Amino acid sequence: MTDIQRVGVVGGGLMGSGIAEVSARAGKDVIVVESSAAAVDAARNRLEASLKRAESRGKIESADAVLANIRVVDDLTELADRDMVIEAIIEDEQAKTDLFRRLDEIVTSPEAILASNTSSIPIMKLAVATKRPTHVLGVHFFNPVPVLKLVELVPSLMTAEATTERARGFVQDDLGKNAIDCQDRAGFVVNALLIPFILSAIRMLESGFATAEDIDQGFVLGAAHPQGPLALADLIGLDTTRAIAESLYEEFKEPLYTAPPLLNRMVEAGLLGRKTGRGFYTY
Ligand SMILES: CC(=O)CC(=O)SCCNC(=O)CCNC(=O)[C@H](O)C(C)(C)COP(=O)(O)OP(=O)(O)OC[C@H]1O[C@@H](n2cnc3c(N)ncnc32)[C@H](O)[C@@H]1OP(=O)(O)O
Repeated sequence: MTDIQRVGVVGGGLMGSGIAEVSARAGKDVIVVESSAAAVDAARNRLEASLKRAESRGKIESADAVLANIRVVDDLTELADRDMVIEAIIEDEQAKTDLFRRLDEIVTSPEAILASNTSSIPIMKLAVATKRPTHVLGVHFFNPVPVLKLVELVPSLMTAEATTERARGFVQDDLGKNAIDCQDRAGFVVNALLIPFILSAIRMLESGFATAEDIDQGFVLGAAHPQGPLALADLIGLDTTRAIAESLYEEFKEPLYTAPPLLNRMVEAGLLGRKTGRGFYTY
């Protein structure tokens, strides 16, 4: 067990609620911050549903006992006493840098770690928004967080080695995940490979080369992936998929990272995948 006991999570969406859940299941005292009363209710419902499911599958003894470790609030200043805060808001650089500036003012302990679950925004941009760049790093989880074992640890050029090692202890010893070390480059390891793969699948569909079902089945049965690239895009969210592609393109200016028109049109139409009930498939 590390000395990180009081955990804050900003954003109670798909990723934030998952991070809050695994932290609470590890016995941490967790506060989740959302931006409005409606979003607080939605985050609480998401957490309850996921924990009840874990209880019914025998993965935890009591959902209520885990829920007792989590408070969902709409006031960022409640994070003042946290040992570690993990940001999991939308993939928007301005929103994230503004948040890190505020967290730096709010979180009182100089030893507290400010982490980001960003998939693709350079950690350095968040670090320099604070007066504690040595205590800022990327801690990137994978969806669904309770299921997937990986966390990417992303120190910036300014992160202290002690910060990275404390974060490694938190994800490995406390949460039971496996950490891999990544350079502070857009996409880190997994998304730098995964996003061009998904974009290629969308281009293949767009060109009429094969159907969505056949593309996905190709990968499930032909390469033993748990799901195909288009079903996976629906799981990640098509807006998030596009936002990561844009960050990768911004960083490397490689055509393979450009969003295909079909992805743009689907995002504009609000067809964002599982979370809106329709993406490449209907849910
Ligand atoms: C974009 C980024 O920055 C980073 C990312 O997150 S990239 C996305 C990475 N994610 C992936 O690649 C996901 C790949 N897909 C999968 O692993 C699987 O298809 C899946 C786990 C999503 C679903 O698996 P499945 O076998 O089709 O469904 P299902 O049988 O319902 O679930 C399998 C297990 O996972 C659990 N599970 C599935 N979804 C879950 C969720 N949302 N929360 C908690 N547990 C979940 C189930 O309870 C089940 O557990 P048991 O077998 O122990 O009972």
